Amino acid sequence: MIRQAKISFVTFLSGASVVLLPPLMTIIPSASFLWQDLWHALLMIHFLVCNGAFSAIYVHQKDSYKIAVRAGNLGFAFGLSVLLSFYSTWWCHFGWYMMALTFFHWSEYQTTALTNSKSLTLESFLLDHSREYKLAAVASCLEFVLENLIFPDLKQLHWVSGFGAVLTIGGEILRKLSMFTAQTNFNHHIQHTKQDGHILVTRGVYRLFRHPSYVGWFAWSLGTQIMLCNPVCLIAYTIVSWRFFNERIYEEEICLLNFFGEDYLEYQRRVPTGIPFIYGYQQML
Ligand SMILES: C[S@@+](CC[C@H](N)C(=O)[O-])C[C@H]1O[C@@H](n2cnc3c(N)ncnc32)[C@H](O)[C@@H]1O
Repeated sequence: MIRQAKISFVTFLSGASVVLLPPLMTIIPSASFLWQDLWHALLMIHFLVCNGAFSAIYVHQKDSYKIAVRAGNLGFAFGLSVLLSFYSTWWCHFGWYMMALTFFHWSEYQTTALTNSKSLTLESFLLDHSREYKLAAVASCLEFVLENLIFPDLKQLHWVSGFGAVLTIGGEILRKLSMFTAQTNFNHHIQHTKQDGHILVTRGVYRLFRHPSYVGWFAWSLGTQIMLCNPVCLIAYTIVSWRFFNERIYEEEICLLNFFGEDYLEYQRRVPTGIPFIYGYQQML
């Protein structure tokens, strides 16, 4: 495993365990006298590792510190979200949402580190995705909070949230399966020139859809809004994500046709894009 993958893995785990271990320790009666001291020790280690000492130890490797801060704090937020979903009735589904969000961003980095380390940068966390993406996240939190105040019963439709959770988890799995299948051929940025060793991937999940990672992300983003029982954001996310993927797939397929010619045309004939009513770039013959 490469160094960045190890740092991101250890610090995410440390962030999550610092929050989750204390309540877990109280479940084991014989361990309860120990938990406070252990928790304090863990808390200190976590903040040293993620937010301070890393920079001193790796003073010549500033990127290690930056990875640790991001992964560690995502882990910390993930742990808090798990607690929220277990301990709160009214905020339970918001806890699920935060779990999905923090895990998604951490796992994008971790999977890129494991499958295509050459393309790995801090951007691989996708935390600075775009202004629209951040606005969408803020809007979904606002809608949840407002509706929780005005129509609290709407947020207690457990079967709707359960369906959203299944969609979110399914989308996440499909996206990561795509990254593991495509390996170095997968890149967070559309490639406009063909790199050495770039081959056309048509196996595994690419047998089902031409754009499985986008199908996964699309399902994930709609799943999060269903999970939150957010009707307004669900409609807005469907329209905005559909338009985003429609444009992106069109642009990506022009490049893929340039790279792989007849092989890609034949692939297009056999396999659908995977997102309803998106057909990609259709070359006129
Ligand atoms: C973010 S990845 C998305 C891949 C694919 N659209 C998907 O949804 O799984 C974008 C990069 O993948 C590459 N790519 C897309 N489909 C590919 C395929 N079937 N085989 C190899 N590379 C592909 C493109 O060249 C682009 O640079």
